[in-house]
Amino acid sequence: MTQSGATKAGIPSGVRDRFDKRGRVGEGGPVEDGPGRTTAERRPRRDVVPWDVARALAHAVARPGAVVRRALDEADGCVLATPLVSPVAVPPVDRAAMDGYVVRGSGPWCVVGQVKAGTADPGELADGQATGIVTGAAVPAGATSVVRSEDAVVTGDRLDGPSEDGRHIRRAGEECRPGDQLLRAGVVIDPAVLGLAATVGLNRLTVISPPTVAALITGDELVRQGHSTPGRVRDAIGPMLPGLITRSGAKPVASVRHLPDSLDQLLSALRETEADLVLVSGSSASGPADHLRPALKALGADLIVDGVACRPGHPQALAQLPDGRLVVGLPGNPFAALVAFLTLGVAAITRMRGLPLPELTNIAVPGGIPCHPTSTRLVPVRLTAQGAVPVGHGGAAMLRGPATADALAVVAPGPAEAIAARLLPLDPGSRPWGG
Ligand SMILES: Nc1nc2c(c(=O)[nH]1)N[C@H]1C(S)=C(S)[C@@H](COP(=O)(O)OP(=O)(O)OC[C@H]3O[C@@H](n4cnc5c(N)ncnc54)[C@H](O)[C@@H]3O)O[C@H]1N2
Ligand code: MOO
Repeated sequence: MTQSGATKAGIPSGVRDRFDKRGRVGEGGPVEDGPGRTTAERRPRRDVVPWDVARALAHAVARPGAVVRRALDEADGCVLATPLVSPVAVPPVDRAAMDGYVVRGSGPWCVVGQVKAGTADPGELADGQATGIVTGAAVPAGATSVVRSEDAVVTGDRLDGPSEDGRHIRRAGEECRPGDQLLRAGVVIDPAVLGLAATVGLNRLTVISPPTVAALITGDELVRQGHSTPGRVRDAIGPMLPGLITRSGAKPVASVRHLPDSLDQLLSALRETEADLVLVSGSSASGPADHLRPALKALGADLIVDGVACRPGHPQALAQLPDGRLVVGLPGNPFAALVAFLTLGVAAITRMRGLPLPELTNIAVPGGIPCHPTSTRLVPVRLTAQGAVPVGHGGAAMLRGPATADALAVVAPGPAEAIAARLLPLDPGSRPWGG
């Protein structure tokens, strides 16, 4: 499946030019690699972009999914494509808000019967009459209030109790009237929205079809069971991705697929994987087993992001295949892979869901965090009343830091220490990512 309306290099006009003129930070240039030789002779220069530009590019190149009608039980997490308008009044008739007696006028009253929850026509009360009623039942015509059962004093057919005009009666249309707009287009559907849609009698909603995401994990050294040993590394990225994909509002297709370090196998997998976005881990650097960029070149992909000025996660990449599918390269170091998913993956998915890229909230860093001179740092932090505090264990190969943290502090490049940062949620489903 491909995203609707995606085109090759579908970056809105001006976005790429704007970034080319001001955004590139020029990492990956010639590096001394022995006497008289530089890596630039063997390795093409990477046009690394700043972290914010990478997010903006991923959001800009992605295309919102098709507008579809979805049954309520399949719409949770989707985004409304049209406003939610109530076709009916809620409640449709005046209803009792308490169990007790519905009365007309002031007491005492004469009890003349009982209205049940399912009574379609409760009739009419004359002045001075009352009838038993349950919460939610339609009140008889002429009713002025409900006396709660705990306040009612009943002697034979005589009822005494407090009453006040309108008390404990939910009036017809008090929640909404026919034609009222209840929610705007662009709202993320959550359980309360589903309940509201059912309340107003809807069975289906008009939504933006959420993107499908597939994951390819590469690495000859990876094992899926047991622990790491010399020459063997336990896959830590595969177990993270399904939850990240689901939490970001996308739909995982099939299970995570493991591939050896083989250009041919990566090429076949990229050709045959039917998903709007394909994640590829462990092939993003420039070693002999890192086949992502050669594979993308062979497939005629447009390399939109070729490295990001951030730590960890700088070899991450974003490309668009000629059929419109997007590919995100996740670096093999597990925390770097997580950062890349939260950077490029979530930004692309957010647009595919039909949502704007949210602003990240600012937070104080009371103890300071050392800046990187040219790269944005993503630092696992705990949130306290005073601000963000690093939890440690934030190296590219470690997940102990992010697993303990509440969020990542986004520390802008700079010469010294940051005393403020922005917050990137580790759970891409939580606000502000949730929309
Ligand atoms: N010459 C350069 N070398 C490297 C660069 C670079 O820019 N130039 N970048 C370094 C950084 S930073 C990272 S991150 C890695 C990214 O490398 P790859 O994406 O090609 O991944 P690998 O080389 O296969 O693996 C790196 C590291 O991570 C371990 N790994 C891989 N997959 C998994 C997994 N699913 N679960 C757990 N661990 C995994 C792998 O065993 C390696 O230890 O490149 C640097 N090198
Ligand atoms: O940037 Mo790598 O992605 O640090 O480990």
